[in-house]
Amino acid sequence: MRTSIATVSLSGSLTEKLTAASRAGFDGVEIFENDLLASPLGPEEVRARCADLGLSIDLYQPMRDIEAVPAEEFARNLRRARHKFELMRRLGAGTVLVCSSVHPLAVDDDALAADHLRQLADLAEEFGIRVAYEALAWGRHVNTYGHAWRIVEAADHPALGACLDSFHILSRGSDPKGIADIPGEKIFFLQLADAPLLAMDVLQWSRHYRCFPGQGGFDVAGLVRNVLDTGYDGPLSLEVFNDVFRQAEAGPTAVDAHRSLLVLQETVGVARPPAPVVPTGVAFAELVTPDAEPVAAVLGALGFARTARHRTKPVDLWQQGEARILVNTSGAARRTGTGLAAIGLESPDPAGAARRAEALLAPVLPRRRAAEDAPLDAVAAPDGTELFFCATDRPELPNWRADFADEADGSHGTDGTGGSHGTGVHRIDHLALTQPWHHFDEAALFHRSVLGLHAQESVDVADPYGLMRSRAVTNADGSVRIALGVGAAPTDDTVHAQHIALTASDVVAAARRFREAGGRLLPIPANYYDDLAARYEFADGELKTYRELGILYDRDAHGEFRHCYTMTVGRVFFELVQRDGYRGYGAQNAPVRLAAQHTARAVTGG
Ligand SMILES: O=C(O)c1ccc(O)c(O)c1
Ligand SMILES: [Mg+2]
Repeated sequence: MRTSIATVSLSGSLTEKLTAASRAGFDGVEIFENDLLASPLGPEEVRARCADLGLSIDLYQPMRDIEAVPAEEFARNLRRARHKFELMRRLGAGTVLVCSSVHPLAVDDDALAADHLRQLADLAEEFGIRVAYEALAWGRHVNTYGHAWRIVEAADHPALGACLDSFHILSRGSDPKGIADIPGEKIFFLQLADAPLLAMDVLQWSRHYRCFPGQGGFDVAGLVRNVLDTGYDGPLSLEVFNDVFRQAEAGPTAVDAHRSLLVLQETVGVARPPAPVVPTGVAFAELVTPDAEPVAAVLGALGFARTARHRTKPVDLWQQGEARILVNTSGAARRTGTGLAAIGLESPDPAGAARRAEALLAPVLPRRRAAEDAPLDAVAAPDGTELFFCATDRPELPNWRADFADEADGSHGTDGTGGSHGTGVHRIDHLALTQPWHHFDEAALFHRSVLGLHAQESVDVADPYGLMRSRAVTNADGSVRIALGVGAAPTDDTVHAQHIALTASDVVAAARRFREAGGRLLPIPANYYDDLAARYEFADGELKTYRELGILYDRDAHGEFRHCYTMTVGRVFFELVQRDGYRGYGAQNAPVRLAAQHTARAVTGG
């Protein structure tokens, strides 16, 4: 199906919006009147620009407060409309959206409304223009799509039809099944938006919290199925008023938007991109750092050993059990400091995973590699993290592990097998990636749609300097868990850093060995343990041990969770976790951990 986006959904000048929409692959746009009024380009120039960019102008909007008003007011409205239709003729826009009136003079009189819209359609027809009437959820008298349709039906004019907007319909809890009563050819336009389920004034909800389909709580797909069943053959158009998208760079937002429509079309069965290839595990986490020593010291204390070196690049493989961490000292990190730059995902079909990514607007990254290096595909997540599709030790597929030469003496640092010096770490439990503040919704949609991961509910945790939002994306058996976090505002990432959580069979023993090997654990305030003592009963000495090692504790319906943190190196820290049935991420303890990290930074400056 054709896709379109309202220019109000994107940031920037009208020119920037049009360029972003075109580059993201949209077929057309809705020109939002304020964007045109603010543009130095005249209507004819906008028309030419859209033609150059391959964009149809599918709608001009909004035209407000037209119908069901006293005669002299309506006369003024027709005069206004004539001006707008003249403008639309210059612009080459064939359909105008008329919102149901919120005007104080509007009366609750369907016959009068129908008569006014009929007169408006007569005038529009002179310009070759169609009128799409939309029920605003907060319309003064007309605020449901069923009511708007009854008026359109009563007006009975070929140039008058309905505009359906998923937000106005679903926010009011209207049943989309009633759409079946509208002939497809009388649905002149379909606007789509999702939104988080909020209990608030519907106008504010609409103007600030709309998001792209799949990022909120509405059943947009269900509504679209009802519309398509009528035979509607117009575009799927996104109309999203969202405070974050208004500020974020238009390009990535437009890609996120178009991706949401590609996934929506797949969901309703009108598009069949390559099937998702769900990752089956974490092959490695890759850190970039300008100086390997501080990272090597922490990894060594955590019980990892440097077991191999890349044959052609300055990359070391550190391993313990099935947990693998690459340490890359190439130049990239000189600017950014130590950070988590890439994740290797075990894939049953790396090539198929890359095809899915490409189809959903996540192109395979160009990669500099030596001729003998395995031809690995990687795509960039919205936060820039490179995601590699791996087939570790599966010789029939490109095997990244073959690019590394095992260390001659078996290992450097401590025993890499978790033996006498290992800390009993055996796998990567999860990775926590801090998203740029404006990529939170985009990141969840990306990981869900491109990788086929399941997005869990988001949770808000209190950081001493703002609210952190976090949302986990996981595969079915939990062998891939990525916690996507976003800070309150563009704050110093050092605290809202990336972290690698490592599963240990005994977190107390692991923490003790880490500390004995010179590692520094994040100190946790004594008050936290006093609260734990009040909330739970522990074996003798157990709480004392947790206090001594900075171990945090939580329970859910499925079991217990014990975890502790290292100090931060650059923008990365590590977490040791012991899950005994527990399925969460310790969000209950996040405010204490975040505050402790702020304190640690203040004390150590690191
Ligand atoms: O909030 C508004 O004013 C507004 C304008 C045009 C629309 O299509 C809409 O759904 C809302
Ligand atoms: Mg709308």
